[in-house]
Amino acid sequence: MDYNDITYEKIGHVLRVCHNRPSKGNAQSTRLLAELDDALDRAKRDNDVRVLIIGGVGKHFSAGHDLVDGLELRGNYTVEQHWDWEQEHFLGNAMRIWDFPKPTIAQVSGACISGGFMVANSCDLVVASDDAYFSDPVLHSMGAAAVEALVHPWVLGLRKAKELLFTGGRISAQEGKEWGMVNHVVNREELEDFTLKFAEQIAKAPPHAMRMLKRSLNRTADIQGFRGSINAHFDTHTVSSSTKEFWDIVNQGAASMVEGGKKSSS
Ligand SMILES: C/C=C/C(=O)SCCNC(=O)CCNC(=O)[C@H](O)C(C)(C)COP(=O)(O)OP(=O)(O)OC[C@H]1O[C@@H](n2cnc3c(N)ncnc32)[C@H](O)[C@@H]1OP(=O)(O)O
Repeated sequence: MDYNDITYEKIGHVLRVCHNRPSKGNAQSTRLLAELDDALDRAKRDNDVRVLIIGGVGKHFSAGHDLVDGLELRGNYTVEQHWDWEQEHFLGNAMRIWDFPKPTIAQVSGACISGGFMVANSCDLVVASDDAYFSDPVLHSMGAAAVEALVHPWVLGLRKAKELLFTGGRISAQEGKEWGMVNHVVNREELEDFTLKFAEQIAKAPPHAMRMLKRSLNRTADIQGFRGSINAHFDTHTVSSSTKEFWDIVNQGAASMVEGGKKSSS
């Protein structure tokens, strides 16, 4: 597959894949998600790749799902088509990152919103620049019950996740670090170098043992109910994005939802 909406850069044992639609805030088009999936599949089978970094070209990590593309391609979907598509692509994509058999690091700058936040939350580790912020404003801006994969309470704690989602507000990189959601905060200019060095340090570990360790750590979350609660939320989310309340907002158009997202998260 030729990549247009992502970059794919191998640096020794590290693979850096970036959202590459900077003129659209790195919003995740259908094509971008397909390319990201293809890159994950390739990287999974490439024994030279030991650590995966997911970042964003330009100012922002990602503005989330591309609302224009989503409305154009799937605006007239039935509830059944909607559930099937989102289960495979939105939830599926996030879980394929979560289950990726090698360590993953989100390299986050600028805006990391909703679907973008879901990608970062699906990574094992998060390095953020001091200008980064995280938000999931779609309750307010779209009338949807958060994103498809509700990882927030697992990485933030229930209390903070409730505040973030109920208000539609933002978490700064520094606040994310204080809450344990972000591993490191660095200056914007240092973000790429720092993340690469961090990844190179991790890549020194024996790869098979690393794979087993990640498997065990993720299973710890599964035993605590992670996967069951993620799947349950997906169904709830799909109900919330099939209601009259939701469609009344969505029918106002993609541009007003983008504007709504900006207002809710400020
Ligand atoms: C369950 C749902 C999950 C989801 O993920 S829904 C999506 C939720 N996301 C949002 O609500 C994002 C709202 N957007 C913003 O807050 C801002 O935008 C940004 C912080 C991302 C970027 O701000 P700035 O750097 O000032 O640029 P700009 O002029 O606002 O945007 C650049 C271009 O990007 C388009 N864009 C931004 N977000 C999206 C999006 N999510 N889907 C489609 N397009 C988007 C804009 O419209 C514009 O485009 P043009 O230059 O043609 O006017």
